[in-house]
Amino acid sequence: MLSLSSLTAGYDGGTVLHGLDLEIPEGSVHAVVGHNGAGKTTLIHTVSGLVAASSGRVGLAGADVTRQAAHRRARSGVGLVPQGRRVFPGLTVQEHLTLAFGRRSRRDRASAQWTPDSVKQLLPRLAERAGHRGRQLSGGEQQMLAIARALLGQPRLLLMDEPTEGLAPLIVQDIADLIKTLPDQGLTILVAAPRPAFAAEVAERITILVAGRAADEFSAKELRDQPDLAAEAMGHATAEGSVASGLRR
Ligand SMILES: Nc1ncnc2c1ncn2[C@@H]1O[C@H](COP(=O)(O)OP(=O)(O)OP(=O)(O)O)[C@@H](O)[C@H]1O
Repeated sequence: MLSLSSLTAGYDGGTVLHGLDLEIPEGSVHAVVGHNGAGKTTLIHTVSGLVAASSGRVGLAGADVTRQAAHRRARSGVGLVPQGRRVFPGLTVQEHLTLAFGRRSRRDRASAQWTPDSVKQLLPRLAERAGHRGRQLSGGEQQMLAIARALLGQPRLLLMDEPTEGLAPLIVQDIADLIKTLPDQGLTILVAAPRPAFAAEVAERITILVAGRAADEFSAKELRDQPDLAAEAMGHATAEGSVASGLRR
C-alpha cells in the first residue's frame, strides 16, 4: 500500500530524512519509533505531502505520488491524524464531524464508508459528547475526535502522529485497542510513537528511526520478547552518530 524508496526530505535548515526505505502492506499497522527530533513528524508529513521530498519516491497503492500535492493525496486516500490533535476549541464534536464530512463531494458522501453516525458508533464516547465543545473535551476525547475527523476523509492509508501524547495510561490503552481494530475496516496505518512498547502492541512491524535514518526494523514479537532491542537500536545508533546496521544480530 505504501512504498517509500530512498526518501530524502527536510526543510530550509537542512535534510532530516536520509534515504529512507519502507514497505507497508495493505491492511497492516507499521510504527515508527524514535526520540524527539528523529524525524517522525517529517516522515509523516512527507508521506501526506505537507513536506516535499527532495529525492526518492513515495508510492501509494502502486502509483507514484511523490510530486502530488497534499490535498490530492488526501483525495486519493491519505488521512492524517496530526500531532497535537488540532481540535477547534469553540466547535462542538458534532460540528467537527459535520464539517469534516461536508468537505467531501455529494457523490462521495453517498458512497462513504465513514459518516458522522458510523464514526460515533466506532467511538461511542463521541456520541455521548456530541454537544460538547473542543475546549471541554479531555485529551483522550480530543484524540478520538481527531481520529474520527480523519476517518471522515475516507482514507485507505491513515497516518497517525503520536496519538497518545500526553494521555493517561488507561486512555493510551483505549487508543491502542482502537488502532488495532482499524485494519479490519480496510485501513493501512503508519503510526509515529516515541515508546517502543506501545508500537509493539499496535503494529506488526516497527522501524526505529534515528537521526532520520532507519536504524533497524523489528517485528512486534521480537520487541515483545526482547524489549531492550529497541532501546539498544535507538541508543547505539545515537552514540555512534550514524546508522549501525545489523545492530541486534
Ligand atoms: N518546519 C520546520 N522547519 C525547520 N526544521 C524543522 C521543522 N519541523 C521540524 N524540523 C526539524 O526537523 C528535525 C526532525 O523533527 P520532527 O518533528 O520530524 O521529529 P520528531 O521525531 O517528530 O520529533 P518529536 O517527537 O519531538 O515530534 C528536528 O531537528 C526539527 O527541529
